[in-house]
Amino acid sequence: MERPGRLLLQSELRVRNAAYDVSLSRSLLIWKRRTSSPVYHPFRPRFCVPLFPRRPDPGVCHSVPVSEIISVREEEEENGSRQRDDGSWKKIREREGKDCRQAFTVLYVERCRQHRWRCAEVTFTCSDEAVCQHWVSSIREQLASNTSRPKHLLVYINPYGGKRQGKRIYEQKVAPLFTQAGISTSVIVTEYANHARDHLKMEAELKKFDGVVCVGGDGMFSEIIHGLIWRTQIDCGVDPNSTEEALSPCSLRIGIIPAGSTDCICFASVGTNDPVTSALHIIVGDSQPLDVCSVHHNNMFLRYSVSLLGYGFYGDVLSDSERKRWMGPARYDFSGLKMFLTHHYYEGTVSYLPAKGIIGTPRDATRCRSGCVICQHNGQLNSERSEKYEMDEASDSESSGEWRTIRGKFLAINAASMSCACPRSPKGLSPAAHLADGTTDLILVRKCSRFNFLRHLLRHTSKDDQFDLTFIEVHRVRRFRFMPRHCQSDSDLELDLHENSKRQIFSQICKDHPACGCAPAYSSWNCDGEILTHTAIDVRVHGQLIKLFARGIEELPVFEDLSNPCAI
Ligand SMILES: CCCCCCCCCCCCC/C=C/[C@@H](O)[C@H](COP(=O)(O)O)NC(=O)CCCCC
Ligand SMILES: Nc1ncnc2c1ncn2[C@@H]1O[C@H](COP(=O)(O)OP(=O)(O)O)[C@@H](O)[C@H]1O
Ligand SMILES: [Ca+2]
Repeated sequence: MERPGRLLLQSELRVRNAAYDVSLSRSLLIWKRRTSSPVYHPFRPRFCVPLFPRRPDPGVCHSVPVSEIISVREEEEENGSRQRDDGSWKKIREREGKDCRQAFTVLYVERCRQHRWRCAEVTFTCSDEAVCQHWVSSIREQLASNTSRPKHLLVYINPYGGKRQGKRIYEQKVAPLFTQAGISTSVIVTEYANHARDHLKMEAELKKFDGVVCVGGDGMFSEIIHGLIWRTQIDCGVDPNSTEEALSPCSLRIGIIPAGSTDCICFASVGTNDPVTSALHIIVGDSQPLDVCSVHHNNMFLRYSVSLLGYGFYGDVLSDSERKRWMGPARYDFSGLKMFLTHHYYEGTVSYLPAKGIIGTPRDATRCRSGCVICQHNGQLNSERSEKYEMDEASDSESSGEWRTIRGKFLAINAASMSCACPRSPKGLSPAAHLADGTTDLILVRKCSRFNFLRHLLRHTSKDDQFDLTFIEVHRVRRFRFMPRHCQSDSDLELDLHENSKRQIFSQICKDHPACGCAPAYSSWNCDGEILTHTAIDVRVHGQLIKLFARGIEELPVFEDLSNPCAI
């Protein structure tokens, strides 16, 4: 908790007819109820008024960081009933000689359960109009001096994401908050898939905006990053398709108003998929860097990914679920169960470049949280590394011996660049993964029995470690490649010719008869909810390439007496 700095303003004001000492500094707004008869304690100095000062009474003393004030508005209060400030009302009351007080209302962020934020308000009244106006203008000045808050936003709404509530969620829950906070918006309701991506790439006048907001799910967010990253590279003279060039980071921040089916990016970066919470993070101007993976096939750019790149189980779930979009978010549960029962495995070779010199491993107990020191440390390391990028790329070559290779049969190959926490799995696919450390966690689930795979899946929803199983391995990597067995070199294939020809025949038959247990040759990649057209891929992590209007998941508050200005 911040300590109050030099006071800008201090007055005695009233809140619901009780007298409060109210003070404003650059960092805090504090209102503290005046106590008429302080409790005397012979062994405590006088400033320790409460006998049990462990927790200040919330009814007596409040403090709000100025950075979390949403807005302030003038009101008038007459005989207890409040009115919005409006000149005509004021004149009438003056003529009639009624008891007329000036009032102003401060709207601010209040934390609720499970990382949710709400917009709370408090109305202060005073009899002196000049004092009241001084308060309003001082608070407005403080808000205006905060340059990280967005003033103009470009908003894209996917009306068909999730339960098709995107438009309603934006209009009813988000737009009124933006208006209160004085944010102007240009809103585009998308008319077709990739509308937002193409508009960002080719048309949007990005200079006019302080950020881009998407209302939808992970697929909609994916459209936004594809448009924005591509546009940034073109503006900076970088070839967006290059496998080797260092990409330029995007300066515009992206806000996500969750209205999709999984909402994993929002959940993993804010801690909840609540539209009001996300809107408030946008208003206060939060900033959270995010890693982005580029995916190439034979030196041809395919897509970017920020959350899950999954082959096998998650690829199959996605392919199957796309045909069931009419079911809404429940399609994933249906296809998830179906693919679990189908139990297909896939053969191939995974090679990866372990992340060197970083802090942290995928089996850590520490979690990526707001102000994460691991992301800061590893982010710094990555930016130093990209400065001497050319040299580094040379040492990344297979001949340097840094690459490791694993051949095998896999039920799933997942790369989680963030925890991938979502309502289905609150701790995520890789609970210790970091939002902005420049790495991705490569999780290999080898062929095992259905029972063992179920044990692994169930651990996504329990406290048990989902990697503590003999058929799972997990590596924190900067780059990896996958080659399905049937794309391997001729000499590799010759070795398996006999087995291969047998499987080709069976895979034809078994496409329609999955219950026979014979696996098809290929799965597909689930890339943040989009199906990739190629299976052999080369994936590279670009540390902190984009920024979100978020601050990472906040730790649950630990009450500290001395750090709370109200307790002093
Ligand atoms: C027997 C109980 C098993 C429960 C295990 C559940 C584990 C779920 C982990 C889900 C990780 C999701 C990572 C994010 C993926 C999204 O990018 C993608 C697209 O989202 P959207 O655009 O919002 O539709 N979602 C999925 O691929 C859904 C996977 C669900 C698998 C059951
Ligand atoms: N107007 C539209 N009509 C059809 N598809 C759209 C439209 N706008 C966006 N999309 C596409 O819808 C897909 C799913 O969107 P998303 O918002 O992620 O919802 P969900 O989480 O339910 O998958 C994305 O691939 C996106 O490209
Ligand atoms: Ca990461």
